[in-house]
Formats: sequence, C-alpha cells, structure tokens
Amino acid sequence: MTCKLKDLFPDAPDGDTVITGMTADSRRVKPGYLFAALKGSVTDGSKFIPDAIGKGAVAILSGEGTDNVTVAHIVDEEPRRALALAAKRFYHSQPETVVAVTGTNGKSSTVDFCRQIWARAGMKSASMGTLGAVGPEGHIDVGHTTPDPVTIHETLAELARQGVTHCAMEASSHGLEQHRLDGVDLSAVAFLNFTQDHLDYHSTMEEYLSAKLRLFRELGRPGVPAIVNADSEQCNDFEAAALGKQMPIVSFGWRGEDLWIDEIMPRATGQVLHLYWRDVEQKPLELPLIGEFQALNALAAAAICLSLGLNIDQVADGLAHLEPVKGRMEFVGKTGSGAAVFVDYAHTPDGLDVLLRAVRPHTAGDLKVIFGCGGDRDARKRPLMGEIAARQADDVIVTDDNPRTEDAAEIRKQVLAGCPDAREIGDRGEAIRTVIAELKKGDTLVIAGKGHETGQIIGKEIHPFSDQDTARDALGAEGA
Ligand SMILES: CC(=O)N[C@H]1[C@@H](OP(=O)(O)OP(=O)(O)OC[C@H]2O[C@@H](n3ccc(=O)[nH]c3=O)[C@H](O)[C@@H]2O)O[C@H](CO)[C@@H](O)[C@@H]1O[C@H](C)C(=O)N[C@@H](C)C(=O)N[C@H](CCC(=O)O)C(=O)O
Ligand SMILES: Nc1ncnc2c1ncn2[C@@H]1O[C@H](COP(=O)(O)OP(=O)(O)OP(=O)(O)O)[C@@H](O)[C@H]1O
Ligand SMILES: N[C@H](CCC[C@H](N)C(=O)O)C(=O)O
Ligand SMILES: [Mg+2]
Repeated sequence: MTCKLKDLFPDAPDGDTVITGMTADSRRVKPGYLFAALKGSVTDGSKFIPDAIGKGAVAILSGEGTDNVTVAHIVDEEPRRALALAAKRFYHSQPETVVAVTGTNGKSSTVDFCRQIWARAGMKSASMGTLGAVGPEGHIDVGHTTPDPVTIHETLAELARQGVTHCAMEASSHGLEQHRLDGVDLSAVAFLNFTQDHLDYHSTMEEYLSAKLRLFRELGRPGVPAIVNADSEQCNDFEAAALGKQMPIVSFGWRGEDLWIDEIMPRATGQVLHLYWRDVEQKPLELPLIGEFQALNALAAAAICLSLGLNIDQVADGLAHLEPVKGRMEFVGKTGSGAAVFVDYAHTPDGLDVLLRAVRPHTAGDLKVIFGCGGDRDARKRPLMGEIAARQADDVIVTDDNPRTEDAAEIRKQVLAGCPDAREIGDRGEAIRTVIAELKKGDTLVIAGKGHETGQIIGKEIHPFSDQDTARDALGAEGA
C-alpha cells in the first residue's frame, strides 16, 4: 500500500513524495516511511530523526521546535493527533460501525459481548482491545488495549477487508490522552465506570477522569449515541459531556433510564435477569455467566447494540447465548471434594472487590484469593487491594503478578501493608499449588490479576506462565 504525502497532509512540502508506511518508532522505519518524531515521557523522538532518515524515512512529522530536517517536514502543534489522522487517511477504510468503550474495568468483557451479540444477530462483527482484535478470520495481536494509531487503522482496514460491519473497541485512558483514537470515525461512545487505577501515569484522579472524558468531549459527534452507566458516580460528568456535543444519551444499569435491571436471581451457573427496555418489561432471561459485574457488562453491551440498531429480541437472544471471556471469572475446575477454582483479571481495587463479592454467594466454605500487583504500575492501589482482599476473603495469599523492573518482594510488602495477616508466597506457581492442595469441600479459590496472560514479566523478560494451566496441573495432581 502506498500514497502520496499530499494525500496525508494537503499542505505538505514535496507533496508528491511516495509514502509506503508510517511509524512513531525509529526502530520500525522502512524505506519510504513517514517517521513521526514524538516527545514522550522517557525520551524525545526528535533525537531519532537522523537514524530514521538513515533507514529510509522520506518524511518527518514533528511538533514545533525541531529544525534541520533534510527530508519533507510536516510540523503540527499536536503531532500525535496529526499522526492518527494521517494513519486514517493512509489505511482509509474501517468497519461502517465502530463503538469505543471506556471505563476502568469491564472494557474487554463489554467489547467481546458486543461482538458476540452482533454475530448471533447475523452480522460480521469484531472486537479490539487487551485480548487483541477478534474478527471473522480469527485473532490479530495488537499489543495494547488501545494500540498506537497506525496499528489501530491497519487493523480496522483489515477487519473491513474481512467484511466486518460492526466493531467494538476499547478506549484506554492512555490511548485517549495520547490521541491514539483521534482518527477513528465513531458511531457510538460508551462509558462503564471510573475507579482508581493508573495513578503512575495520570498524576491525579481528576487527570485520569479528564483523559476518559476526552472520548465524549472531543471524539464524540452530534447525533452519535452516548451510552452511559447510570450507576457510576461519574455518570453526570459523562452525560454533561454528551449533551455538550449534542449526543443522545442511552443510560443503562440498576438506575438506567433506557435499559435497566429490576432484579437479578443468581443460579448455579448463571443468573436470571429481569430487564426493562424503554419502559417495556422484558421476559426474564438467563444469562449464562455468574457475578453481578458480568451482568452489568452484558447490560452495557446490550445498550450499545440496541443504540446501534438491533431490536430487543435480537439482543435478548444474544445475551442468553453469551460465552465467557477468557480469564474473566473463568471456571478452571474443581477438586475431588468439589471446591471450585476460578481465574480472573481483577487488577484494580474495585475489580477485586466486585470479584470477591460475586464469588461469595457461590461459596459455602472458605473464600480464598491468590493475587499480587504489577510492577511499574500504580503503586497506590497496592495496599488498597490488600485491604479489600482481607475484608472480602477468608484466606489471602499475596504472590507476584508481573514484577517488571521493580523488586518483587517490595511490591508484596506494599500489598501486605493492607492485609498484614495474609500469607506471602512469592512464587505464583507455588502459591497456586499450595492453596489447591489445601482446598476443602465448599471452598472457592480465586486466582486474580493475570486473567488471559500467558507470561510473567520479570525484569524485561517474559517467562511462559498461565494461571489456568498451573491450576489445572495442580487439580490433576490433587485428584491423582
Ligand atoms: C506510558 C505510555 O503509554 N507510553 C507510550 C508512549 O510512550 P512515550 O511517549 O512515553 O515514549 P518514549 O519512550 O518517551 O519515546 C518517545 C518517542 O520516541 C520513540 N522512540 C524511542 C526509542 C527509539 O529508539 N526510537 C524511537 O523512535 C518512541 O516510539 C516514542 O514515539 O507512546 C509510545 C508511542 O509513541 C507508546 O509505545 C508507549 O506505550 C508503552 C509501550 C506502554 O507500555 N504503554 C502502556 C502503559 C499503555 O499504553 N497501556 C494502556 C492502558 C492499559 C489498560 O488500562 O488496560 C493501553 O492502552 O494498553
Ligand atoms: N463492571 C465492572 N465493575 C468492576 N469490576 C469489573 C467490571 N467488569 C470487570 N471487572 C473486573 O475487572 C477485570 C478485568 O475486566 P476486563 O478485562 O473486562 O476490564 P478492562 O477494562 O478491559 O481492563 P484493562 O484496563 O486491563 O483493559 C475483571 O476480571 C473483573 O475482575
Ligand atoms: N492493562 C493493565 C493490566 C494489568 C495486569 C496486571 N497483570 C499487571 O501486570 O499489572 C495495565 O497494564 O495496567
Ligand atoms: Mg481490557
């Protein structure tokens, strides 16, 4: 695929220069590329301009203050946004309907549910986010929850090529703040919830909130539905942002104005939902997933699909047939005495709280939780997660998550500050094997924090590791 520089930037110098690709990482430049030199939190991409030109870059995009560029040079006061718009023009196709979903927790689950509901209604659908892009022809790795704009547009173009008409994608606060989504034409925007996370990156909760609000305030367009969780404390902020952009609000939740739950009746392997859609009472439907938070994510997906044209019968049918999302309240197996083991991706205080509260009604004996916190990420959530575990579980085992470049023992110490009576077993595999061997009839074990992950990041290396495989092996050994 190629285009001319003037197709990307109408006023560019040397507009007939042929562009073969683009990147913000000099290490990925190939001949004919546009290199976007971006100022980052660690380094300044301008330093790599000579290197990029040496590798064949024929055009440079940068902010103001970068001089002596020897190839075509485009200067923009917001180069990250300019890169996103250039990526959109370069790949120039995307599924007709794209919804972006933001929130601290539940994005991956919600976009996956949207894909499933659309597919069951006969549409070619896709989801994109932490679990990669999933479309009719399988899985595409995208690296991040909201990848860089070049990857976003390359992937959206590929999904369009596969015939996808409906795509739901995750909008992380990093992605929103860094303009990664600015080139996507959105048919709807959605807000799930807002609780503590990422205070390593956003210095305050206010800054974190305003990054999330960008989805409505800056990427929203008049007439595009804004789906809002009415139960969130921040729903007024998002509704005000929607009104400011003349976006019709579709609100959902226990307190939803459009789609609301009146009652949830838990069952052994699911829950019966009693729903209303725009004042019309619906037949009770059995959602084949447990946990109130999963019901609320399913409701969010339902509200999105309803806003984008499905009727309530199609949506109810989709909800009744939802399959679990990998690593989200995933049932892994039972011990010989019947104690259940779940793997979940809870990695925030609120996530851990709702997870443990969801499992409690299914636990006649002790509720045990194994978890840790990731390194090089929000340190302020560590003692809070410790406190929540101590409050909600009967037995807490603090272990390692992805220590990354931090000292793993120091991370555990910070978690243990919130749960001083917890056990500490640093080696995650050993923690899982030890606790599974101890489980008694009626107990439930929840292994939280790594969900679908298949590696453990120690230093800069990724070591193969799966909570599911480790637990299954231990369950096998226990039954032997
Ligand atoms: C904290 C963060 O989001 N950092 C992102 C940000 O990096 P930065 O601007 O700080 O980059 P930097 O390291 O200072 O470098 C500045 C520029 O020089 C470039 N560079 C650097 C070195 C070199 O040799 N050549 C070169 O060109 C870099 O590509 C970059 O464009 O911009 C870079 C692209 O320009 C991203 O790759 C990078 O994501 C890093 C890899 C990352 O790990 N991000 C995570 C935390 C993230 O985005 N997570 C979110 C949320 C997760 C969730 O809630 O689930 C996600 O959406 O995944
Ligand atoms: N609606 C919710 N409210 C609170 N916690 C939730 C909710 N939905 C999911 N969680 C918790 O968050 C975990 C991660 O869920 P999911 O992957 O869907 O969220 P995410 O927003 O995509 O996370 P990430 O920020 O890593 O992309 C779940 O395993 C669960 O523990
Ligand atoms: N998207 C989240 C995932 C955290 C998962 C947890 N296992 C960790 O490594 O902290 C983040 O990067 O902050
Ligand atoms: Mg996610």
